[in-house]
Amino acid sequence: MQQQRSRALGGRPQQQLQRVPRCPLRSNIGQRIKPIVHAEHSDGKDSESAKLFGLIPLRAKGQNLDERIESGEFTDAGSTKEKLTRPLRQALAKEPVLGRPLARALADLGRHWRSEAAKRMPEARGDIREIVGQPVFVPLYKLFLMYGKIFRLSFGPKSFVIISDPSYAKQILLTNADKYSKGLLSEILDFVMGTGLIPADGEIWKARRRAVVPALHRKYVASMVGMFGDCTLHGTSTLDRAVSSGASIDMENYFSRLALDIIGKAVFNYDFDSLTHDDPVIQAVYTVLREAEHRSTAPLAYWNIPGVALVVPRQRRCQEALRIVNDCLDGLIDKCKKLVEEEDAEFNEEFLSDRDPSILHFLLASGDEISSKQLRDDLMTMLIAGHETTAAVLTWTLHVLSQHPEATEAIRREVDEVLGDRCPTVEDFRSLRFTTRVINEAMRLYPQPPVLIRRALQDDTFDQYLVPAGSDLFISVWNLHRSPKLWDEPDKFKPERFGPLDGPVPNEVTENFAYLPFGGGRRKCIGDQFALFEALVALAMLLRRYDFVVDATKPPVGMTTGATIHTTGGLYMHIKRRDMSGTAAAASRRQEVAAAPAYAFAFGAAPAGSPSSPATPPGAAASGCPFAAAAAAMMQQQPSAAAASAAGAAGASITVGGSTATLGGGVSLGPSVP
Ligand code: HEM
Repeated sequence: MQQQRSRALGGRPQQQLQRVPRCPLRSNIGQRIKPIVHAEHSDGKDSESAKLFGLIPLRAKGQNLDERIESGEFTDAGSTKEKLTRPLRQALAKEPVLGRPLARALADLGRHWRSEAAKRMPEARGDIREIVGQPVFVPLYKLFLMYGKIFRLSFGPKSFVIISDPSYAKQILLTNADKYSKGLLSEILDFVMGTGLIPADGEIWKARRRAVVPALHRKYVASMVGMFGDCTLHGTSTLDRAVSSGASIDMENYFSRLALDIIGKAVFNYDFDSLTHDDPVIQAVYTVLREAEHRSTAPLAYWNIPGVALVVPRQRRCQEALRIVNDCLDGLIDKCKKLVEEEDAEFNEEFLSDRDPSILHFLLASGDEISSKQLRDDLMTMLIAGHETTAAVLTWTLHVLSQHPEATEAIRREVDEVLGDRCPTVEDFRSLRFTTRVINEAMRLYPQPPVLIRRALQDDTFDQYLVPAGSDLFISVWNLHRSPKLWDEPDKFKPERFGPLDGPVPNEVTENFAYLPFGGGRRKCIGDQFALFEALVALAMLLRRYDFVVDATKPPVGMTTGATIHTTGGLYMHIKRRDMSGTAAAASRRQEVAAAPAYAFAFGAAPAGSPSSPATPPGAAASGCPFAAAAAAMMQQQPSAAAASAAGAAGASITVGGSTATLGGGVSLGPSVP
């Protein structure tokens, strides 16, 4: 696996850990978390995680953490009794007649105590207020370095089991998956997702998964790729305005809106068009999303107290937002039902309606017998699951790339060669291998969500540790993805770590559950392909057209979390049109753009110059992709003679930005997402 690979490449720096006596969660309220563990590479340089988490560099003592955990040192149990009785045992052993047998009995008892202690899970105790207000995965990482791959985190009577080991994660997600439910997550998300796929368990989950998964079949995903390109182009009007004004824009906000526009069309054929305007439905969606995040991080479920929904303004706003979103969904369900009744199309496994290729239409046309409430829960689940996650992936990928210009250039070379100015199709996925690896690596560094939540329905054991039924478990994907035991230089951006580009796209299977970008086992994300294509299309098309330059006047980008990892204050970037005068694409484009096939805005291809198909959602931009030029004979670093002479002949100076100006009305991004 990756670890072995890295060893072959010269071995990972050994990370050694030293404990300082006091658990940070025991420190006084209001104090900043104190450094609890030292993490230092053997080459003497502090790891990036040490810097990231503010750990203080101390000299490592070289103890083996696993041995220390096994000794019961952290659990303060069992072995203490053995230690206390040791002097007595030694004294008894000196007396041959009665003393020795007694000493032997005491030694047996001591062994028993020690083995019982070894079975007791390491436990961190603290005050829950200590971790409120910071992304929860940050203290969990510190505790992981101190307590190891499994430990219990207790706050008064409440406790959670924190899992940071691939084989344990596999056990929970795959081998013993039927012993676990979504637990806390279902409770938190009930108000918005009801019994939608993410929070549902048991028979409801089985039935809904069986009904929804077929809707995301290959033909559907392939048809969506065209829409991803259209939406990305539609959004370039906003970026062009930022180019002209010179003002920086918050790319986190931008990606959030792009992903909302895409998921609205994909799931229920609704055009939010949030990239170019704001309306009450968009605001309502964000109010609901923020509430879900608020509830997932709040220490007290105060909203369950009767009457709170009427009294607390935040909760009143949430109720109102839910009403708006539900009304909108009910309207879309009714409209789609009518369409299905009118249609005379034969439904088969790969059913894809020309007029409405959305998941909602598939579910209704497939004759899936469900209540409107369940349908709404499913739609809402996919809206939320497919929106915030993809937006966060794009945000953090761009953030990482802003620190790695060489990777940005490598992506551009690949995109220039594979796509030129063309919008990507599903077939291009196989060729955009480096770009895909960059996204894979960004998802390792910034997993969305960083923690998976489960509740044990039955007792389960992890090596010697018993996790009793009823326990709440957090699988820390962040810890898995940044574990120094599993990854070479875990905090470094190294897209090459996943092996040769012609190898498989890394996932939980290829990395044996050390890498869980989309979860694993039977509850694995159903939108993984969809989401990867979406991120790939947006990244490829935007990086080809624009330079993104960090706005140095803004504070450094920090992390905060709800369901996904957000930035603390946005990802502000100055946008410039990329200078493509030296690329072969610029040369070929002039010759080929006129003859290029255009993309219908909504779904699938349309003949060049034709209006959008009837399926075009309201408000969608008319006509097709203005960049749809055939892939040119392009070169990577070394231009071919033919391409070079073509570039010279054509003047090689067409910039993509000039063309994008024809798209959309150039409306501003609107107010920040609340
Ligand atoms: C980059 C984007 C995405 C990421 C990182 C992501 C990640 C995940 C993860 C980690 C899970 C597993 C959760 C768990 O085990 O508790 C999951 C589940 C799920 N995802 Fe995604 N997802 C993404 C995009 C999407 C999209 C686009 C859709 C819908 C079109 C979607 C729909 C779902 C659903 C319905 C589930 C629940 C599956 C079940 O429990 O049976 N996701 N996702």
